[in-house]
Amino acid sequence: MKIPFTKMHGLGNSYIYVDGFHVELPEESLPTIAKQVSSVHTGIGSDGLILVLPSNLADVRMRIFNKDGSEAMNCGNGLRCVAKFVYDKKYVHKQSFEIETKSGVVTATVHPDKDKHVESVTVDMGEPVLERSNIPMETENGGLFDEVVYEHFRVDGDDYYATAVSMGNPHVVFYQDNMQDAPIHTLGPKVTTDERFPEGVNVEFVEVLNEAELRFRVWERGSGITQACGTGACASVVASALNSYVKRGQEVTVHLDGGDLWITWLESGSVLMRGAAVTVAKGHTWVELDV
Ligand SMILES: N[C@H](CCC[C@H](N)C(=O)O)C(=O)O
Repeated sequence: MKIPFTKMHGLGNSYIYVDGFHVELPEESLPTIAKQVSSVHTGIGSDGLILVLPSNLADVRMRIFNKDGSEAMNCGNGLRCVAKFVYDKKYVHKQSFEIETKSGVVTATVHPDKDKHVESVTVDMGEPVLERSNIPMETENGGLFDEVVYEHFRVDGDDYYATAVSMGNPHVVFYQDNMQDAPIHTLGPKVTTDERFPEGVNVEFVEVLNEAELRFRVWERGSGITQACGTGACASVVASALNSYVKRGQEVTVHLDGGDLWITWLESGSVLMRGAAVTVAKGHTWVELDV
């Protein structure tokens, strides 16, 4: 199947975007298409596939598939790129508009320059979900509706301390004194499929630089180490407020491998995320469909 695509990234977290307003992909083949287009060897190369679709609930709908073909509930870097995609294509004619995701409707605001070129987008990501049972995360010692804040978490006989937050998709945050020592290559793959997270989990490593700056790395569910994770950065700011490392209502700069995001957990409850969205390439790709 020949598919027109646009490759875009948010801080190096790249996806292959397909315009669902004009292209219909067979539902049963979406996981295999995601795997094929994501391969750097036999495909275009990305962290996954994102469909930009019409919506009955919002101005546009986003569906996101990880590199392994699994569909996710939300994607922060993807939301910023979807906002740029539809604004640049004039599918929307306002600077603020709504995007439907599998975990709800969010509001995006593009920031065009004088040439109408969008380089950065702010997304109101809505409220984080903190109850253990809605992360979801199994309990060993806490109640189903407790928050998971700096909770003892043993892995292969080693002691860690987990803070869990959902931004529509599940995240667990481990704090590091020094990011150089973060066990991302060992703990990341173990925890992302740990049975205590029935739906899997995105695994974040955070070093608190000061009350307005975090250093962040991520092992993403379904994609492994990526350059950036927008929902993960939001979850890390929420987790850091829950641990009193940062203050609610104050903007936090999150330094990710691929660049910076500016995130505020508002007193009103919403999490605002601002950052870049970049178009890399446009073209056609050919994929083998499941027969
Ligand atoms: N791997 C994530 C989806 C992509 C999230 C990330 N790329 C972002 O920018 O939020 C999950 O399975 O929940």
